[in-house]
Amino acid sequence: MSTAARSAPHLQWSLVVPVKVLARAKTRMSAAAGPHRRDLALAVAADTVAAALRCDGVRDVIVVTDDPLPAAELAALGARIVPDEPDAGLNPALVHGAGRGRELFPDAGVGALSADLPALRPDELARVLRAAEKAPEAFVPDAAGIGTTLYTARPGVPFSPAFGGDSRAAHRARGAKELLLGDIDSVRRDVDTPDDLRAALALGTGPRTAAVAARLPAMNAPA
Ligand SMILES: Nc1nc2c(ncn2[C@@H]2O[C@H](COP(=O)(O)OP(=O)(O)OP(=O)(O)O)[C@@H](O)[C@H]2O)c(=O)[nH]1
Ligand SMILES: C=C(OP(=O)(O)O)C(=O)O
Repeated sequence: MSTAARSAPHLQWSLVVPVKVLARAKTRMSAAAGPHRRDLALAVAADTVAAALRCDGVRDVIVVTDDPLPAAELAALGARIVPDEPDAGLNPALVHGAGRGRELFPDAGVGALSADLPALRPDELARVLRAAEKAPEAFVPDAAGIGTTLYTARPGVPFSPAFGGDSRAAHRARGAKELLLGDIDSVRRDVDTPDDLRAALALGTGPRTAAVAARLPAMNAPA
């Protein structure tokens, strides 16, 4: 690799994190989380945002939400809050947040990062973002291999997230580069179900998620 290439600065990224109204969040965790469901949804989002903010290469974390509670808690961590259009849906919310990011930092790439990554490691996210520099659009499939946990577009490339359902296939079909690097489990480990949460706890989550999980009998039942 040339000296110039070695010393070239890496692209910086504005990451958009969507957080829906807590009252409607994490419904697949209802049975396991019981009265702690909202706390769990907030804790997972907060650990995700805190890790993203510690990541080299992340210029800004933009949380799109129309719920004042996560807005206040995530702003206190250092996230920028962009109000969501009520009931506009996930992808329009991401596009809305990315538009703000491009206004603020036009030279940065934009990414959509799932709010459900409580085991996220800044070093693994940094490696993924460096790989994302090499393609106009890129994405990381979730641990199940069906969904997506990160979708990115370089500066000047239309930002076209296709989250929801079989989004791995949807992003692949749009020509986004699939980033299947080794050792990026924390970037793929999203939490939707009790088994997902057990797997994230085994990886090692942030303190907020660990504290709420400790209060869930389903997470602490004998094997
Ligand atoms: N701002 C915003 N975020 C959304 C919207 N829909 C989904 N999200 C977020 O996108 C991510 C994936 O959403 P879902 O899997 O549909 O919802 P969830 O709360 O994670 O889980 P379930 O209720 O079990 O489906 C979560 O972080 C949600 O908070 C939306 O319309 N607006
Ligand atoms: C929205 C997505 O995930 P989930 O609904 O599982 O949170 C997705 O992976 O595109």
